[in-house]
Amino acid sequence: MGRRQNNKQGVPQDVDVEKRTGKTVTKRTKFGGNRTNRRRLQEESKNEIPTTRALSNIELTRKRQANDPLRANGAKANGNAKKVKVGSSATTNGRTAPKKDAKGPLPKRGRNADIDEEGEEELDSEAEISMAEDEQDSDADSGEEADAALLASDASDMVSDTEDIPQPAEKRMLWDDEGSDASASDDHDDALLDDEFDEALDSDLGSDDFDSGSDFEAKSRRTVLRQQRDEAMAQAELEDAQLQTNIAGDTLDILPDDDADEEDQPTDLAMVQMRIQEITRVLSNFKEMRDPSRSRADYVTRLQKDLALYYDYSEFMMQKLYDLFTVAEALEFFEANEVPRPVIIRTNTLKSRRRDLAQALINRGVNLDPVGKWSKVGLQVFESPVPIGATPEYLAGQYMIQAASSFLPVMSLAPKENERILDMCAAPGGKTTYIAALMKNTGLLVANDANRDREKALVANLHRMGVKNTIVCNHDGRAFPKVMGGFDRILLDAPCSGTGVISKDPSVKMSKTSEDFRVLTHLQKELILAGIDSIDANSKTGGYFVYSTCSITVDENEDVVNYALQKRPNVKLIDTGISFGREGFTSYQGKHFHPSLKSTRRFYPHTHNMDGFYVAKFKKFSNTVTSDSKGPAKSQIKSKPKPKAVKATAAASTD
Ligand SMILES: C[S@@+](CC[C@H](N)C(=O)[O-])C[C@H]1O[C@@H](n2cnc3c(N)ncnc32)[C@H](O)[C@@H]1O
Repeated sequence: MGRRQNNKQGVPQDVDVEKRTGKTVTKRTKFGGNRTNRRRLQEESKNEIPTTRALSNIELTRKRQANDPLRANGAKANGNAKKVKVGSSATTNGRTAPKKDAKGPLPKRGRNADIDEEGEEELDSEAEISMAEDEQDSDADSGEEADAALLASDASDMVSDTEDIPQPAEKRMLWDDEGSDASASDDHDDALLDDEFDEALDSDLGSDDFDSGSDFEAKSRRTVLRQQRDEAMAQAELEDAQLQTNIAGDTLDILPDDDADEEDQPTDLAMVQMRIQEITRVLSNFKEMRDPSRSRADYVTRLQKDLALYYDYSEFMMQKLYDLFTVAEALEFFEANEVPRPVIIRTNTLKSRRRDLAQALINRGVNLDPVGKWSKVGLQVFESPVPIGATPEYLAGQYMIQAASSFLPVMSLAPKENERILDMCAAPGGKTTYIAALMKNTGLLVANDANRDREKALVANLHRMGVKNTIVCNHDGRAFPKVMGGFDRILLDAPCSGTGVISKDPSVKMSKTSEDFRVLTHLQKELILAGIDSIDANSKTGGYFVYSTCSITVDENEDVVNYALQKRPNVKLIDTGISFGREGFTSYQGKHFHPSLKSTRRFYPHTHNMDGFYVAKFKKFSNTVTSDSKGPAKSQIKSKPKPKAVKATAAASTD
């Protein structure tokens, strides 16, 4: 883990929002995406100083205090580490970030609610966010010193547990005023300090001597003493700055007391956000920054709870996903799930060429680009004056609106003309139609799905895209190879929890339980064995099986694939043929998988800017299972039986 995928392959990237705006714009805002708690926080506090800034305020204040000779000396003298109580009610400072009833669950939002009811609102709020960000930018542009003065003054409010942080209008006024006041005040302080020092010296040396200016020795001593004072102060400042930089010296009280009731915990999301940042910082340098009385587990547990609250995940789902990543990467992942993925269309090469399609759409005012070097048929749509799902080209079947990740298992399957191919879980047909296109409408493609309703969309897509080599059937995939077998290639795009597509379906965050995962993984294991058993190892052109999910959990991916390797020693994993993506896990949480799991591929929203996805490719080298741990050697396939209960065209689903 931990290896970052470089992005040279041209995997979908964020859109330049400066240049491209409009209806289907997919833009990345720092706080864009679905209306989670995080989003509400951003919207509701958009006129306030961002909490990230508030966090920097604390640090700026520390620095300022370290550079303030009086404070620095004082801090050194009594040796008190400054205690920053993050998340305490005292630090909320009257901010109006949204409050949540500690007992009450956060409102759940289903996929449809998000998409249908809030679609329009999304654009508005993104515009607002954009404005808020502009505001921040212009703040930043106004000069570092003034900014620092403002931040320092804010921060001293926070750290010294003041009651109120001014609202933005006041704050800007304060900024303007304080920009000059701050330096004037500093000069004034320095003058006072010099006066006090001179008075002290006068009493030592005798003011008459100095006033008369006749005693050069006294004058010289005064200069030397003044230099010594300045050096001592500089040294004190330096030491104090070092002390302040080493946060281990501070006790950041970011964890609640062990026995504190959950109800006592802060429910202010701005504070939760701040605590997330603080804990992340501590975990990034645990040895130095930890509170010695707290374990790493204490911090991680608190962080997971806060992330769950902030991003609207159940604690179960939060832990399941958090565990896949380093701390920093987990934050990137959860943030990426709040942002829509780019809109991608796949050229249907049965009806068009990418260049021609692109030109036709450009003529309609569509702003698009090739998706990247890794695909010859994908186009990324940045904006469109017409709904991209209703253009004449779309209705004529020249393209499919399809997530970039959905290309991958089909590319890995690498269908050939005149083969027999099975798509075990095909509806609504995004991958089936791609397979048919790569087969150039030759051979036989069997598109199966257990859900008859979903097959209506599959059939409609086959018609629209001009697919003619496909028969549709409606079996439980586990019935294969009894239904039919002997395929050259099979794709099992398995039913899954959807943890890779949270940006599309945020209900996953809250709805999935451990029982769901138990049932799903059981089904996936049965399907994968059925799929492998339906392949003809003696295929002249194929003998390949691809397993994919739009989930990133290990139990739905590596664990299932490893199970298949154990149960079916007549297959082995081979390279997926996809030039990017992260290697599959070979061990995870104490479980050890076959080393070849390394050749499987993981894709993440935060790394590849596509839905989270998993792809594994098998080669079957024998039709006989020789060492199934469960039983004696037996043949697993029926050789090329006649298709049963299927229609010879894509016109309708069967069974
Ligand atoms: C991830 S979706 C497939 C998406 C499809 N490959 C595509 O690209 O459009 C999983 C599909 O599996 C189907 N399914 C669930 N259980 C099944 C089973 N036991 N046998 C066959 N299909 C099943 C679901 O109806 C669903 O359509």
